[in-house]
Amino acid sequence: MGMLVNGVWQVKNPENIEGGFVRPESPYRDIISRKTMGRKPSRFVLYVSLACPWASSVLIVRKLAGLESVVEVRYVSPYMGDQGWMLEKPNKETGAKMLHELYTQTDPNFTGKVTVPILWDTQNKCIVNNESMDLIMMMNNEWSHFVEGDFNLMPNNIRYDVQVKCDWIYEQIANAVYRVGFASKQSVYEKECNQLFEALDRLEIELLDGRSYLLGSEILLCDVRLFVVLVRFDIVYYGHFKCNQRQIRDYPQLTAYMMRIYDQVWDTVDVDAIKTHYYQSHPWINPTQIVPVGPYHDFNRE
Ligand SMILES: N[C@@H](CCC(=O)N[C@@H](CS)C(=O)NCC(=O)O)C(=O)O
Repeated sequence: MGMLVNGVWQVKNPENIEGGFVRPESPYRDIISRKTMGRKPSRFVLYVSLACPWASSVLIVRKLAGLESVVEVRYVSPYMGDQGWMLEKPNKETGAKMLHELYTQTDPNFTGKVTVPILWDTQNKCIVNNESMDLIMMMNNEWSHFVEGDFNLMPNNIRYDVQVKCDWIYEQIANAVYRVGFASKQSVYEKECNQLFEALDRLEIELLDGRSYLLGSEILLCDVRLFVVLVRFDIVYYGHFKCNQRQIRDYPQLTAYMMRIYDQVWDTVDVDAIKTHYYQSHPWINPTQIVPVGPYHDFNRE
């Protein structure tokens, strides 16, 4: 793990602020409009990690939106070592082998974390955006002219409710598992862990009324943002991040809900990549870097 400081890569463990984990803001936030996109398959490509929940939510929206033939996807390898993410294949436009080279190609003096997902401009050879929420909203709002039908994970009439739910999921669940896993003080760990399970308990109760998705009968953005956490929970967050008061399989409603979404997006879920990344890429949490054989999971439908 590390980061760029004035364009130079430095090996570092995650920042700790009184034992707690803080995720930095994403610096690249340009939006590629419908007009810039044009009608041809995109000059813009996505770089993702199949292990990363934020990147996976982008992949899922690309699939649900029917944009698979429009927006190319390139991958980083699951293992994130001292040099950060490694590109699965050298970048076609620059020959870069590491993701941080794409960041310094964009800004030779870049300071900050080198994260996936990113949207890469193959023509201008630079990063356009590295914030998953922006990438999702571009696919949902700006690039819808590529597909027929009225796909929308954030319809105007319930936009506010979806945003509130997404924010709650980010704070209480998606980022919370990292705050638990990266806690470096017992008291911080316990507090974060208790809060995380209170949030999961609350979701289980909400789903008891028989609704298919969080806000009713339609799959929405908040469902995608929750799914990517649930599908990782029992296989990595429970063991590696010590989020271990209960597993998702102990929650009947959440399990059924997760599998309902899994059936639609199963080919975006790579259990081996998820396990390899988490167990091998945080040696200060798992010094032997051994990837556990288990647990048994029900994701073998492919
Ligand atoms: N705000 C970003 C967060 C992305 C993020 O944190 N990605 C993680 C992987 S799950 C990453 O690339 N981390 C690299 C690092 O911390 O060095 C988004 O949602 O796009």
